Amino acid sequence: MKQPDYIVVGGGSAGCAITHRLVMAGKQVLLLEDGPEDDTLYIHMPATFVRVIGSKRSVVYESEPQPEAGGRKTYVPQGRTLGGGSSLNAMVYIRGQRQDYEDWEAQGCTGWGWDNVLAAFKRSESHMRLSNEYHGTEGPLKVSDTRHRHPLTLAFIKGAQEAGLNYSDDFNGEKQEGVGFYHTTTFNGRRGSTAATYLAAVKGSPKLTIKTGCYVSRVLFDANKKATGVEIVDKKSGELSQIAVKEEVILSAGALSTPKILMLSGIGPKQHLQEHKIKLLHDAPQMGQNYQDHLEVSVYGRSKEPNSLLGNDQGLKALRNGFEWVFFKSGLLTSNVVESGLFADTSGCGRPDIQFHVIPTLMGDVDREPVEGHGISLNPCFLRPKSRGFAKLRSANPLDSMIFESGALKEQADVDTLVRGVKLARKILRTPSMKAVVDHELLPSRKDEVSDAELEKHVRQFAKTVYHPVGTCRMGSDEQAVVDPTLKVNGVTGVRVCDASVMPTLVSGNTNAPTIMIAERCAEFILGLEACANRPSSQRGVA
Ligand SMILES: Cc1cc2nc3c(=O)[nH]c(=O)nc-3n(C[C@H](O)[C@H](O)[C@H](O)COP(=O)(O)OP(=O)(O)OC[C@H]3O[C@@H](n4cnc5c(N)ncnc54)[C@H](O)[C@@H]3O)c2cc1C
Repeated sequence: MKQPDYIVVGGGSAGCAITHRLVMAGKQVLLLEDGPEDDTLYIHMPATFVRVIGSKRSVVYESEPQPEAGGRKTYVPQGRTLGGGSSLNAMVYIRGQRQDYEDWEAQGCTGWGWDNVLAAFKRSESHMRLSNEYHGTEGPLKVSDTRHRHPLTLAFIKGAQEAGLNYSDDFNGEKQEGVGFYHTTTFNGRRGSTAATYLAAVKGSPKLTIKTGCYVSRVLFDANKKATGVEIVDKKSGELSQIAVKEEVILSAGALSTPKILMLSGIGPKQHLQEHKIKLLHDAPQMGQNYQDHLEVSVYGRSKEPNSLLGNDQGLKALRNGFEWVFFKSGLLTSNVVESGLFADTSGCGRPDIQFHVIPTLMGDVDREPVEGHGISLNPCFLRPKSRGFAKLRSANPLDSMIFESGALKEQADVDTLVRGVKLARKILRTPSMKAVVDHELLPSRKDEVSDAELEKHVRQFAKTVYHPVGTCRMGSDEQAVVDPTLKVNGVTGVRVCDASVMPTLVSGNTNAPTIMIAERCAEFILGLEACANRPSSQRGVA
């Protein structure tokens, strides 16, 4: 293997995207991924991603008990395979609100305002149907309508309109507010992860080497604090090895792993690193801090007919679904499960503060079996949490898990937002279109009148992650920021962070498309804008 110009650590949503741009520009790239290949059908058939969660292609981060979440531990599953989160997420394609990025810019992320990020979103996108000022058609990331529409989903879409929401054909257009079907990162009835799109387009190039099953423990530096390569640890034997780099190391290991690698490399809070006898390279007090996540809580309705997703993976139904997918790329297995949702302004602040993920089945969690029988889950989620958590080292051993405080529901404002979301969900459950298919509400209560205190209890007992951890390597222009607005790690040279951890605040929506946008911006900073133009993969490596 030739010495790479760039080493990309983590082949997830951002890692595959930045790798694509670098290889297309003629750079020699080594992509190192901890997990295995994405070679299971459960990834590529959109509806079966739940089977990947908890398998060897995922990692479940476990927090300390969180007092404000009823003393529960919170569990945050993440991808651990080529494509990372984009290989096991629900494929919902959302960018957030214009104001999110204007806020980033105002917080010191110079050059990250709406106009800059919109150009990068459009460059990344290949929308199957829309071509306008908001949508691109030539990017590597394929965005499509859902091929399957479940009857319970359709009832929800109508019920939400009866509850006063407008129907929206595009949550990523002029206005986010409304109810509608999500656009999805799928193509031809298959999942369009960044591995199946960005990475697939450059696989086989002599400019690219991909190593899976490869766990990076540290970035290595010379006496001038310039990155010289990375250290790998063999998980079975503990044996260490090193790989040298010419230009830069790009960390794309995700918000719960990138800060760990940096702290083990000597970049982190001084006292914390001293505690673990790690040689200090740069005092970065905010490393691992500022953790944020979207939380949602379910409102469950019992369906009148046994028509939810339950049982579709068994017996004859499973055979029929599999047959339809294999031969026609149609039917239930093409569904992203979370086919529909809504964005609503429940506080009157002028911007949606609640999103719904609607699932036509009764949903459980990593540590909780679903409620028995058939039904629908309406899941309101807050968009701009005030609560913050952190992750820090448990020890200097790279194979030890981090100490993780998710900060779930620490701020009352977050609980209040979820309570308003639950009220909206209960209102929708009682509309004529929903009543036609739903017999009664199961949880939080069958009663029509319920006190706020009871709803708050439900929120604290059941709120769970929407799998959007961000913020642990905050970008900004101030001295405390972990990375600068070109994603370079402060205090050293030759290392950038290119993943969800750089977001200073969560965007108002799902995080996959925004993370891929961050990778597009990273490519711009390294290569210049012109070299990032979309070209057919036959032109890969032609700078
Ligand atoms: C179950 C689930 C459902 C979701 N649903 C949606 C959705 O519908 N829509 C949406 O927009 N977003 C969704 N998300 C969130 C979205 O997928 C993530 O925000 C996004 O994937 C984050 O990308 P990333 O590049 O920051 O990290 P990741 O994609 O997590 O990539 C990090 C990669 O680095 C690897 N890695 C970690 N540590 C090391 C190491 N030390 N050495 C080598 N490799 C390492 C990991 O194995 C992983 O492959 C979901 C996420 C999950 C988990």
